[in-house]
Amino acid sequence: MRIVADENIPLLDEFFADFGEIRRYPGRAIDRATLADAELLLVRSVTRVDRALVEGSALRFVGTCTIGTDHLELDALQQAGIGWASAPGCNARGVVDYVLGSLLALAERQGVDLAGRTYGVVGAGQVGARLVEALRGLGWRVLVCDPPRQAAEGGDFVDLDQLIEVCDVISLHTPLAREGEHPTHHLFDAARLARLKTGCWLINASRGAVVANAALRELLARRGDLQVVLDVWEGEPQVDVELAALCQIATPHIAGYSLDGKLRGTAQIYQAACRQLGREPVQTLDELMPVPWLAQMSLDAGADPAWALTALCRAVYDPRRDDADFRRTLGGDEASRRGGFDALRKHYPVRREIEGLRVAVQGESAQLVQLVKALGATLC
Ligand SMILES: NC(=O)C1=CN([C@@H]2O[C@H](COP(=O)(O)OP(=O)(O)OC[C@H]3O[C@@H](n4cnc5c(N)ncnc54)[C@H](O)[C@@H]3O)[C@@H](O)[C@H]2O)C=CC1
Ligand SMILES: O=C(O)C(=O)[C@H](O)COP(=O)(O)O
Repeated sequence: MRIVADENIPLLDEFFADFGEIRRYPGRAIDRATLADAELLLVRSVTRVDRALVEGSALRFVGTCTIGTDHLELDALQQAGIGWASAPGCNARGVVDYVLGSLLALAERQGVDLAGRTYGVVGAGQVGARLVEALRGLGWRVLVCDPPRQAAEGGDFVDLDQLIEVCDVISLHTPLAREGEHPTHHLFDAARLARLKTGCWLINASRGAVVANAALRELLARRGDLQVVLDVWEGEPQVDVELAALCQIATPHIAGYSLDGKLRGTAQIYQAACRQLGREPVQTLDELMPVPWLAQMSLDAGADPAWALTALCRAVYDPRRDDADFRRTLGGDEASRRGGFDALRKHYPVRREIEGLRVAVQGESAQLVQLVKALGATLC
């Protein structure tokens, strides 16, 4: 069997060498010619898998080692009788770590108390629900907007306009949907953006086009009170440089780039490919997941919880480094910026998730124990 794969998918040989010959390409370069007679296509988010690519091909299965599926034309796959799978939740924890790290950075710069703010989470699926759990676990006030879940489950949700009216911090975690009952393309358009509260923080680590980027740029030029964190960009790898300059934190679509998340993505697609192609899975991720460089920390029960929050989150990840690396790429011409965007992602440093960190609390402190649990670290 011929396999075509994005060269940035880790552990390809470990999981797929037994399936057949693997041909690797930059994800953006995968086209009809590179596909040739491949039966298995393994992609990440940068390969547009549309009708023109798949119709009449030999493909039997397409796996995207990502959560998002907006780069797949699912109707075309279905009509061509090609199986497909994504990797739900694979890097959700990494995105939560990114949001927490961004909140800490903004709080430090603005001199505000995170506990006193009202948080709004838009989209409460794999990422958003984990984020809500963490924020509520920290004892913070959180409103959630998720119309599809609200319709299916009822319960404790608010509508988007109410959330915008009330929240001091808004974090976006919807898929990108241009059509359907709950479209999210430009969900935050000029009109909604204009209604953001004074001093509001807006975080987008979902897909660039969930926020109208030009409208956001124009608004930020007028309203210095707003603080914005963008990990994703309309039209990436092209980035609106003026918009990036107006953001507090700007990163090249790496919110979910924990090593754990990437490896899990490959493993989930391996499992799905085995099911689709009738193969018995033989490889497991456990034996391939490296041990974290920082495995354990110990907090004294007398530690200030606000200090402990920062210490634990930053021990694992601090998005300010990604922001600094990204800004250094924004000075050149468009071609070099696009190259810089992809290069930062291709050569991303090892980053682990907070779930892999064991934390001991020495002595009695219910508050610290709760903090460790809320962050998702493992209490030991
Ligand atoms: N920046 C990054 O590195 C990453 C970005 N993502 C993006 O984040 C998105 C969300 O990821 P997951 O939580 O895993 O997806 P998910 O599918 O588990 O959850 C999405 C949630 O959004 C809700 N939703 C759909 N339309 C909505 C609307 N109009 N308003 C409010 N809520 C709506 C759904 O009901 C669902 O609960 C992905 O689709 C992907 O595009 C995911 C991982 C990493
Ligand atoms: O899983 C998703 O969805 C994401 O957004 C991934 O973090 C995207 O990573 P790449 O596919 O762009 O490497």
